[in-house]
Amino acid sequence: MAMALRAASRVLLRAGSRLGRREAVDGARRFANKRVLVETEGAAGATRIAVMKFRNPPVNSLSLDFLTEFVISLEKLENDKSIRGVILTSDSLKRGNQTKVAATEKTEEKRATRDHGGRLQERPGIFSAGLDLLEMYGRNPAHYAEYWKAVQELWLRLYLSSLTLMSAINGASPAGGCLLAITCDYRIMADNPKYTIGLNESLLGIVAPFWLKDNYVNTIGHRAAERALQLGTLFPPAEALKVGVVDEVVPEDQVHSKTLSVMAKWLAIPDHSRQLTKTMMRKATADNLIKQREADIQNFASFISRDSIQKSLHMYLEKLKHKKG
Ligand SMILES: CCCCC/C=C\C/C=C\C/C=C/C(=O)SCCNC(=O)CCNC(=O)[C@H](O)C(C)(C)COP(=O)(O)OP(=O)(O)OC[C@H]1O[C@@H](n2cnc3c(N)ncnc32)[C@H](O)[C@@H]1OP(=O)(O)O
Repeated sequence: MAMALRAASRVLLRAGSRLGRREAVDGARRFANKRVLVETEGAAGATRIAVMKFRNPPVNSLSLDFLTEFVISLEKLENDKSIRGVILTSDSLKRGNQTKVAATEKTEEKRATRDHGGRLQERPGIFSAGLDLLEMYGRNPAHYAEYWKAVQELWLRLYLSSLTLMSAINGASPAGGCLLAITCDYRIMADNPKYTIGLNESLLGIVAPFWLKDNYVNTIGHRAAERALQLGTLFPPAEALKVGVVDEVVPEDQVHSKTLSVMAKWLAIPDHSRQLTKTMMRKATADNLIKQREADIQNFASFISRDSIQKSLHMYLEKLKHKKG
């Protein structure tokens, strides 16, 4: 009987759910899509925290597939009443034995860094490289519209989430990477001067959408946002802290533990009062997009389709490809 139960539970653990794999690991629970790994911490029946780890090699760009999996994972956590807090972070770790595959090889798989076994690897030190430039370059207007709808959806879900969201920023976080962070209730960044965060769209020849601009203004204030958006400033940790893009900067090896301890303080606040306060602070900004979502999609599709914008993106992609170091 015991053997049969063990066998049955092995089968259940192996069986893929509609959302992805679910496994039991050291008392913690986890589920995983291909690009987002979710681990929950805390005893059954008690308040639990989930850690959402991005693993979309090579640079955690927000591809359409990644956005879809992210929203599915978040929805699943929103529906789990035992989860009250979620930490967003990158699964990218410093790993040895990596080989960067030649830049002349074009496919997504080949662009990624691989280990000696040929497995795809994240490049280390990247929270998220932002929107996937290849979703915005050389495609058709219908694709741009579909992509932008998914970007809006992710932003709305995060910005209005009833969960306490924190980002543990363990790497570079430009543009859409910064978007993920500034939707959170609290941001903790690793103290590594190689990591920068900010909305650098103007450097690519594109413009942050009004709702992302509003989110930035709500985070760092109007004057600082006006300057940073025009200049496309990417702030290293100390400056990010000074301007308020992040709330704390801590040594790299303490980012996770510090985020957990701050989360514990936030979770000591009654949910209903914290959630109502969050909604009061954020609803008007989100409603502004909700009431003109379709127009925003059409604006994006026609803006990004312009020859001049495609040319700017092409030049930026080439610059990335040929950069040194
Ligand atoms: C008026 C109407 C307005 C409507 C709205 C209009 C426009 C939309 C606006 C914006 C919102 C948000 C936009 C964005 O998020 S745009 C993306 C911005 N991101 C960046 O600028 C980051 C670019 N990347 C980097 O700086 C670096 O790659 C890195 C993240 C710091 C990592 O550096 P590292 O040296 O470790 O890696 P590589 O540079 O060699 O990169 C590896 C590999 O990945 C490719 N890559 C990098 N970033 C992206 C990306 N965002 N999307 C797709 N691909 C990316 C890079 O080209 C390399 O490829 P290779 O083939 O050379 O291996």
